[in-house]
Amino acid sequence: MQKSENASPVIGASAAAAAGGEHVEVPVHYDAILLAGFGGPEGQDDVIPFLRNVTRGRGIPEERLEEVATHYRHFGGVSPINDHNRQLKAALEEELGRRGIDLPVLWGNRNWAPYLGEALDEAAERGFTSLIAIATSAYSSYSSCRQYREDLWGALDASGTHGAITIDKVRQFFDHPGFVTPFIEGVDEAVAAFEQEFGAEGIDSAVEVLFATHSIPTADAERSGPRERDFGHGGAYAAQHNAVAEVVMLAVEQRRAERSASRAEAVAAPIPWQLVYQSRSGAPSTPWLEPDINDAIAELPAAGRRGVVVVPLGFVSDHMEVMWDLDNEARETATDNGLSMIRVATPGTQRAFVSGLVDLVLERRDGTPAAERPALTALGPWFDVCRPACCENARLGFRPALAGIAP
Ligand SMILES: CC1=C(CCC(=O)O)c2cc3nc(cc4[nH]c(cc5[nH]c(cc1n2)c(C)c5CCC(=O)O)c(CCC(=O)O)c4C)C(CCC(=O)O)=C3C
Ligand SMILES: [Fe+2]
Repeated sequence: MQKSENASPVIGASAAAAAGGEHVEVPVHYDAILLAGFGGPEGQDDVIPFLRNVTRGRGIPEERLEEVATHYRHFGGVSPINDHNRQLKAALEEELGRRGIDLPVLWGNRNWAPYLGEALDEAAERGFTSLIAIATSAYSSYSSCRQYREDLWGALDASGTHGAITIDKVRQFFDHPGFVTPFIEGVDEAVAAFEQEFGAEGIDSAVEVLFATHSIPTADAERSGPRERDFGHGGAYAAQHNAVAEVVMLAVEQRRAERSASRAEAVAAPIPWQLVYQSRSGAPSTPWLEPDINDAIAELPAAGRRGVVVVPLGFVSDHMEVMWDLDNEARETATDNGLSMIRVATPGTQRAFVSGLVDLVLERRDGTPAAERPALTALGPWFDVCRPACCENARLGFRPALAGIAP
């Protein structure tokens, strides 16, 4: 077993194997999978302590916390996210069983019970020393990647299992077919439904597709991904979302073309789409990625749109950001602007997604060569081992993190 304090600057179970490499192309033994979730409150009394956990040291204004608390209160103080992870854990176990793979699944969260530390206690009790983590987050940025890696490191520290337990993490899976396929199917169904509502002809001017993701501070976005590479405005975070949205629309256009061919119609112009942001928090004076989804929706009628497809491209399940900010707020904005809105499903526990997550674990277990790993955009397959300073928080700076090369 590799220890974290060994000579290699790479931190994780596959330390020596990965030194210097972006992909670990040798087999690694794992005792269990660690599903690392965000966590959410499960009752009114949990709401404020949960929000304090999420925002500790982040400079989020008190008014914003009170506002977000009302979203949770509206649903009895319960976020659905823990249930989603319970269901995902069960679905992973089922898929592993179906494939005859003997890998138990442990589950822990960053921000609420069961915490990551509890999962590590369970690992220690069961004698597991080598874990492969799956974070329920697909893209690169401080909030969507590095913070999970830092909190995993912190959980090892706090539970006193540093050195006794090592943790690798599967790559960011934004362009893995298991994650992208549910969005392709969802957008295709939504476009087909609008073809019914508005007629297939002219739908390219009547309908727009908005790919929605969590806004993050612009300074964090610029630092997302490896420091040596320039991904343009919004960093790797925006580049990855744009690349995935392009792949989704290409597939959708292909299916549209097949439908019009079967009706012996000419293929119309492509349906317009854009990447938009939601759930901005932080101080108003701090720049965050834009445009906001509600502003984007309000512009649509002037462009002749009558329908909008909202795709929660940045999210793995229908948690509070989807339920409130999309199904409540964005829908209201659409209605106020006379638009018909269809919100596409998240990957959740859809078969393609669950099966894709198992594939991501197996490519690490087996040390599959990078060239053979599935990736639908030119940006991937993403790193197994993050570069030094990858996705560092613009304000907090360096904090130790797992599954990366130490600076
Ligand atoms: C990129 C990103 C994802 C996607 C990647 C991933 O999925 O991990 C994500 C997911 C989530 N965010 C969530 C909840 C919250 N996020 C907050 C605050 C923030 N999110 C940020 C970014 C992201 N967040 C940022 C930059 C902040 C500012 C504070 C900071 O710098 O950290 C706050 C504080 C109040 C507020 O300011 O809104 C809450 C309550 C939940 C749980 C929902 C539920 O309970 O169902 C989930 C899945
Ligand atoms: Fe968040």
